[in-house]
Amino acid sequence: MRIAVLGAGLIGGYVGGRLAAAGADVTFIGRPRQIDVLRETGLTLSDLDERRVVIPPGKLALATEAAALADADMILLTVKSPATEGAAADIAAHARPGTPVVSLQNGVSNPERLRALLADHPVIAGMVPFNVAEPAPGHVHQGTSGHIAIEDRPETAPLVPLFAAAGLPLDLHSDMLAVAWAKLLINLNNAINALSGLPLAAQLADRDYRRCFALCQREALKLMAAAGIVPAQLGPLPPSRMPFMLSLPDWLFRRLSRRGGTPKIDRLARSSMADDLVARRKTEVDYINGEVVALARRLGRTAPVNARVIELIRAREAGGPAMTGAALRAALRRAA
Ligand SMILES: NC(=O)C1=CN([C@@H]2O[C@H](COP(=O)(O)OP(=O)(O)OC[C@H]3O[C@@H](n4cnc5c(N)ncnc54)[C@H](OP(=O)(O)O)[C@@H]3O)[C@@H](O)[C@H]2O)C=CC1
Ligand SMILES: CC(C)(CO)C(=O)C(=O)O
Repeated sequence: MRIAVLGAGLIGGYVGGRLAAAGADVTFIGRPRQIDVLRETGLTLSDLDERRVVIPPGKLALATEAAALADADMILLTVKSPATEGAAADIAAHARPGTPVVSLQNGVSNPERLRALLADHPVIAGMVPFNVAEPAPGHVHQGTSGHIAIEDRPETAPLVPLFAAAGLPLDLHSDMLAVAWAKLLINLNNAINALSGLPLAAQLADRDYRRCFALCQREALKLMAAAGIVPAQLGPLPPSRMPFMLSLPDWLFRRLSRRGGTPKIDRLARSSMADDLVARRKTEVDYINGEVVALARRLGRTAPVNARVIELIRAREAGGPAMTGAALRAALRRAA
């Protein structure tokens, strides 16, 4: 099976790289600036267990043109949410009709947006739970753990042995929307992390930032309950208990985290939204916190905390400074 990774960034590089390192036929399609680096340095993959694999440039199939999609039997889509429409246009123009497209993106709307644009392709929802950092150009590092989730459909069956061979734990789910909403609850920290300017481990060690995260989650959980959305349980805690855990004093949070209440986090890891700010790209905030605001609107309600987070991210996108936990918490409490 020929796999095309469309969007050879962090997730595309890591997931595609692990598959390629295990012998899968993977072509990486990306921007010239990404592909040039891979052509020069090859792809280095590492993880929290100190596994390290280097795929030399000569062993990587690389392309900067979407025309390379024509050879694919399966497309793994790993672009950020604002780039979904552009990627869909590339797929519609170049991929063979019927080629399945697996969205490995955050947010709850990408599969639906893709389905509206790609009538000739099965669109399959996926979710990557772990963080990928880039310690150096051409080096992607898995900085947290977890099982990738993919919709359980006949088209996904060929991926199961490939992910197993790559050592990437894969769970097949029948209700990916529940998984996507559960991941969105976790991704509500992406903006808090981006506003903090800190790595995830340092930011989550600070109770003020955790309480900001909890404020965003509580607002989202209330609206989801009102809309009848039941998020899946992805970790050791049911989603409804997460705001309580996050609000605990530092010493108790640390103790419970050590007992497995939260995943291990590499000291380098930061949220993908923080990466976007550093790279001066438009963030995915509209597809994460924006979904909470949109849900509120559909219910005839408001989501002032998540709406305020969006405003603060806009200010950061425009070059504004990072915020301390105390300042951010004060801003969100004023909005609530
Ligand atoms: N990074 C992480 O730790 C995690 C990320 N995710 C999610 O995974 C998805 C991908 O994130 P991530 O890997 O971090 O993103 P990256 O920005 O690292 O990678 C995406 C790459 O795709 C490129 N791209 C966009 N459109 C096209 C196109 N039409 N053709 C070719 N290349 C294209 C982008 O270029 P350009 O910048 O020019 O658009 C960018 O280089 C997001 O939805 C994110 O939220 C999920 C879990 C963890
Ligand atoms: C893994 C996690 C939750 C945090 O890094 C993420 O999804 C992201 O950064 O977008």
